[in-house]
Amino acid sequence: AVDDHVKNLLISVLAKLNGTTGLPDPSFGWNHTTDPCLDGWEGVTCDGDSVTKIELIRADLSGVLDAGALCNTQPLAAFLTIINIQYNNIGGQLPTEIGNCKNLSLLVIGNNKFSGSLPGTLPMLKNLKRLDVSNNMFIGELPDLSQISGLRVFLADHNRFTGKIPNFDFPNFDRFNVSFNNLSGPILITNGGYNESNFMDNPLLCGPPLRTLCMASENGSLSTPSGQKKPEGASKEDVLMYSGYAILAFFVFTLVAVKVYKRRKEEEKGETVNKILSVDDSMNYLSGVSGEHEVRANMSDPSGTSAESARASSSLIVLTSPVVNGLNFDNLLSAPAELLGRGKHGSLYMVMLEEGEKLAVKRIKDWAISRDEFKQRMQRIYEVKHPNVLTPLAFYCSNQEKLLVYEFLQNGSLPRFIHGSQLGREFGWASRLSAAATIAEAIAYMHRELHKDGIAHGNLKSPNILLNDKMEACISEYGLKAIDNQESSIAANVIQRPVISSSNAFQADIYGFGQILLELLTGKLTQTNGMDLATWVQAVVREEWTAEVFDKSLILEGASEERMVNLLRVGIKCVNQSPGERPTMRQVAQMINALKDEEERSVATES
Ligand SMILES: Nc1ncnc2c1ncn2[C@@H]1O[C@H](COP(=O)(O)OP(=O)(O)OP(=O)(O)O)[C@@H](O)[C@H]1O
Repeated sequence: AVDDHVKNLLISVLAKLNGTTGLPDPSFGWNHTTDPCLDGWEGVTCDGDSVTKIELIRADLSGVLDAGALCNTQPLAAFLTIINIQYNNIGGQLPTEIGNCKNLSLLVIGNNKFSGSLPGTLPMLKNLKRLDVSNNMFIGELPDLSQISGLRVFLADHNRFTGKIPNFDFPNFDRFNVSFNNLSGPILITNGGYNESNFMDNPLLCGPPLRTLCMASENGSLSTPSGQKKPEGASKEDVLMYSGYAILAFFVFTLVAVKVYKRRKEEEKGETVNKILSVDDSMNYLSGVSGEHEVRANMSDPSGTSAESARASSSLIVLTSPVVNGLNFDNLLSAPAELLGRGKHGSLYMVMLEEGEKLAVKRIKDWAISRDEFKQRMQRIYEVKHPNVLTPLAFYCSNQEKLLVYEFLQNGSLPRFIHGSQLGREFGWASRLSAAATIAEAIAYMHRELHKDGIAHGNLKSPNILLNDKMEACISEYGLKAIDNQESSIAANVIQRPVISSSNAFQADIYGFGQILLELLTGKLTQTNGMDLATWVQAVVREEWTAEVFDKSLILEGASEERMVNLLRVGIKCVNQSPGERPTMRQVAQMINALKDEEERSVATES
């Protein structure tokens, strides 16, 4: 039989996991009158009289883990090889004493509410094969686990870890994930087997397999996207590789500039520009000729002659905005640029102006749209303006290249808040419902205003929903890509019921919005392990276990299940396979506004 003192201690450990100071939940069978090994306590496995495993998965535990008691007590600590308490609501810190459970081969505490830093004693667990701390609220740096030679699985995703990724023994891992944190610096992995999903959504991480390139600083060392230095010890090859990327990015940017210059030179004086400020002579700076920039503007001329169009189309066209008063091509091109992402439709750079102003510059390639049409599109979007839709501050258009300049929103996009851990920021039910209502309202407005022009968003998805400094949702990249027939057929699922192309684009927006709603409600990515979120949600709902579908954090927060179900219904309507059956964005906005009003009324009555 197990020693009494070990038994008593186990009972107190379970009581603490249960979150009580008294006796633990009797349903586990852990009590003073029975034996852990002989009487089969739930979650306890023994080898003879020694407890070797504690596995309490999805056991509704909401207390703390008393690792001090577990790992400072012999002979318990000496025999314990597995602690698996994943999928509970266990909070507090992971105590430093965990380092004394020297025989642990598996420590799985993922999907809980642990906070604080990981203890520095973790590297003492030399027998560890699997460490899973994912989906918690850990902060601080990742411990250097390189001394644990047998570690095969390390999962630390969906936390709030900061700092650099230690020099792990990467080839040893069967599974490794540090995505959705706030880690920074270059990823120093030379061997393959890793992809973007292992590292994604760490805004300050750079280098392959991520698409964010590291920047080479003047002394040739690598810096992260935020300008931090590469840790010592990186190989020369690494430096060369990353420098190469940076030079390539610079070269491409310069090439665009030179093209603008040439075209600019070819075109002659048409002096006024329609409803825009056209910044000229931008290339004087680049070619080393100092010259005054002459800004020609004629805000009162509404017509826009073809000469003007031709002229404006080849230069940077700056739309009036207090954000970029005085912006010209010179300061745009000479400013340090950092590649933030390379999407399906082009690349996105963050450009830092001298005054400290940050801009987002989208570079689109291979969009078969005439310059006039592009310009018209941008002007229409600019004219209809909605406070929650980012309008371009400036744009440039040639046959091959299109550049769009937007305000840079520091908070980043929706996935960081839904799937990631945005340091110190909660993004609970009220924020999600409010974001849904804001997006729906803004898209409904844009659809109404731009319906005749046939300009839909065209690429509505959560990374295109940014959050401003008041944490309000702002839609970026509106109308930036007119999806072609084939593409819109896929997005709008119009196989059964073909409709004309521009309405496809509007209906595809509604589908895209539906997916955003499902992401907000489930906390899942649109594509998870190759599975389509809409299909998954529909299957789950069909099988009538609706509550399972929702993001655990929303349930824990006590969000109204009735309103979540109603919002889910709206989402499901939007992702209907037949585009014609989907509601219009106006109807969607009305349904969501009604839910939001209901929510606000209920909060008001509660308080
Ligand atoms: N104006 C902005 N301010 C701050 N971050 C932005 C801005 N615009 C885009 N981003 C972020 O930069 C990242 C890269 O943007 P990018 O447009 O390349 O991605 P994407 O939208 O997935 O691509 P695509 O639209 O081509 O499919 C995204 O995470 C996006 O949320």
